[in-house]
Amino acid sequence: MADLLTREERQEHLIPLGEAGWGAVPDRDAIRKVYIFPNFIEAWGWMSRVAIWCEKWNHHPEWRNVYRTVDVTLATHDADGLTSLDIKLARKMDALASASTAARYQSDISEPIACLCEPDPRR
Ligand SMILES: C[C@H](O)[C@H](O)[C@H]1CNC2=NC(N)=NC(=O)C2=N1
Repeated sequence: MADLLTREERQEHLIPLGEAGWGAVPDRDAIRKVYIFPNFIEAWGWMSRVAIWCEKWNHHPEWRNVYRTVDVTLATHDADGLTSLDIKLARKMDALASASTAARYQSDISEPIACLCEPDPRR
């Protein structure tokens, strides 16, 4: 099972994802991004391409599709938090979105990702 990201790994990997539109999920050790595609078929096509990688890596998102938006949350359920698998999948999602469509993202949906980079007092 993958280990939770260390503080150093969070500083190194989460900050760049924050600059790409990922944010923190309130009260969870998880990241979130809301993609906006030109239309439903582009959104669905992107989800299909992502799904192939999810199966290959045995790591799956929590996502909701409404028309041309896909609201994505990533965390590793077995570890109850963020691991390297979530970083890898987030990067793949962004690569597939930028490569295939004029995807945009909503920027006002989450807390700043930096709040996931400090040790969690609850742990
Ligand atoms: C048995 C367990 O469900 C599998 O190993 C995989 C499936 N996909 C998964 N996806 C995510 N996000 N977290 C997991 O812990 C996870 N586990």
